[in-house]
Amino acid sequence: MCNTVAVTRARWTTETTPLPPHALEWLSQRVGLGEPLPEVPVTAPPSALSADAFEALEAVSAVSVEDADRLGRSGGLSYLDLLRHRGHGALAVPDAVVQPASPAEVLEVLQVCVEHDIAVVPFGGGTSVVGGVEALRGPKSAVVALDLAGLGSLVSVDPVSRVAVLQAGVTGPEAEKLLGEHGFTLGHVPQSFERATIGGFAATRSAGQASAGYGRFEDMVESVRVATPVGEWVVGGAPASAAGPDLKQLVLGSEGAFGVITEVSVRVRPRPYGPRYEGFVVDGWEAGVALVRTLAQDGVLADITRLSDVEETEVALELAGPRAATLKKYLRFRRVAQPCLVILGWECRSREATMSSLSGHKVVRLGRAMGASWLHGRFNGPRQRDALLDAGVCVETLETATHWSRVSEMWAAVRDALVAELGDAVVMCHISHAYETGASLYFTVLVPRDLSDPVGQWERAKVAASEVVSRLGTITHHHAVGRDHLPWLEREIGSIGVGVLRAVKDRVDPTGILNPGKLVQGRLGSAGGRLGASPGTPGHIREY
Ligand SMILES: Cc1cc2nc3c(=O)[nH]c(=O)nc-3n(C[C@H](O)[C@H](O)[C@H](O)COP(=O)(O)OP(=O)(O)OC[C@H]3O[C@@H](n4cnc5c(N)ncnc54)[C@H](O)[C@@H]3O)c2cc1C
Repeated sequence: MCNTVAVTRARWTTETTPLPPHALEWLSQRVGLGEPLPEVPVTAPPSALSADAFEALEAVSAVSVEDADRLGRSGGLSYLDLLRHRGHGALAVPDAVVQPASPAEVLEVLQVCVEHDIAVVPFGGGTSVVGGVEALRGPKSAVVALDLAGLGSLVSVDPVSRVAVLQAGVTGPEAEKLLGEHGFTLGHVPQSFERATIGGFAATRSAGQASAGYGRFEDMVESVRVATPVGEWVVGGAPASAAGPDLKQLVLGSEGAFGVITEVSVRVRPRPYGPRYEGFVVDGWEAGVALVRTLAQDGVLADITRLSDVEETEVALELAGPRAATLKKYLRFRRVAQPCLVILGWECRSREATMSSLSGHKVVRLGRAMGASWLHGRFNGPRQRDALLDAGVCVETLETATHWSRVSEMWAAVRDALVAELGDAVVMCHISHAYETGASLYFTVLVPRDLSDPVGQWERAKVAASEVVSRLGTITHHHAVGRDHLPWLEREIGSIGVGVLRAVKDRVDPTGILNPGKLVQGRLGSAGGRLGASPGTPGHIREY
């Protein structure tokens, strides 16, 4: 049997940070707080896994049909997921949780699932915010969550080449601890770092906060070991290769639809000596965009480069507590009419090069205290979501990327779409990652929850924003496609692109057991179909 793990989907759980009273007061004045949501108890429906299938799975791996285990792997951590775990919206509960302990066991589990016609949802940290781990059964007889937590080792380190092999279930903090013992770092710190896993990073082409210095996750990967229903596939293995198209990139971003990543070989770097983080302010969004573009195009971005718009800066200053008034006074004294906060952090790149390029721009330096404050609170967003939900606030994020020439158009269009749908909402935005040709925009929305229809309130806003985003840039810069972005995928990659994904899927997963309804629908049986086992509460069944 699996052990029940401390995964309660309705809460971030590792560490929940309460909202400071002044933040709550500001929020209630700015948009108002919603009514507390009535608690609706969530129960797991009976498992649809047959006794034969259970026995066959138990013969090769740890397996559990306990309610707590199944509820703990029911969906990811989007706002809608959190609502579902509070009893609002249809919860997809897997029929069983399978927890293999080795790559060989993963292969055996897949064989059993093919034989018994069971859908398999690979489950890493379960931090997906796009429905990537939703337990959709499709036309299969049952659906299992394949929890990779048992693959938690550092397999090898090659200090000469600076390459390490990590198993898929290793979390962000565990990877840093294991590599740190050898004097190395991966340098991959997304905001979901505390819970997300190596396999999840690879499966979603994740981007960490210091991506300008260390690269996106796919830039770090040397090779990937993947279990598929038709056998094991090892892709990559040299620092560079011209042996045809880079098939490694087919696995990276495959979201569990082409196979289960069991091991990832990654480039590592020596741990940074004396990292430094600083805060700056520019006057107005356009000035900030021009500044970040210059740094990117001059090749002197800091490892961490973030530009907040006026609204996000206002919130950051409000949350600074007693220091806020002094800071605002200082910015008025420096004649900054529309403060936009810039956070720069250096871990492996040259600070001097960035600072020299900055000298051509009008910036107000806030110094290392502001940088330290950002570093200290870098994971507060996820930790405070629970407190915001408790306070009756709808809180969600969305992200995209576009070329520099369209950044401001995108910024305005997404804001307008969200405000048109949600009314008087706080819509904050920052540039989270920058490239020579463009940047990613990351939006955070806060609005009082609509008590009569909390799910529909966000679903409609997300559709409105996705329509805009898919017209002006990519549907996702780092959150992946999952189920939520699937309706807009063809618009981005074209019908030939969708056909290519389908052909790969049919080759590696001919019976369509892998992650139905996510990223791609194969020839056979991988349409999203019904939810996992029928939800216990009447009216909670969604058909797709
Ligand atoms: C608060 C918050 C902040 C976030 N911030 C960031 C951010 O800064 N940058 C960023 O990139 N993302 C971010 N995300 C999104 C999410 O954390 C990433 O997509 C992350 O890479 C998912 O890792 P995971 O281990 O949790 O994967 P899961 O959520 O478990 O799975 C994600 C997808 O990958 C598949 N999958 C997982 N493991 C495997 C495997 N071993 N083999 C095959 N398929 C697998 C799943 O089936 C699913 O489709 C954030 C999410 C939250 C909730």
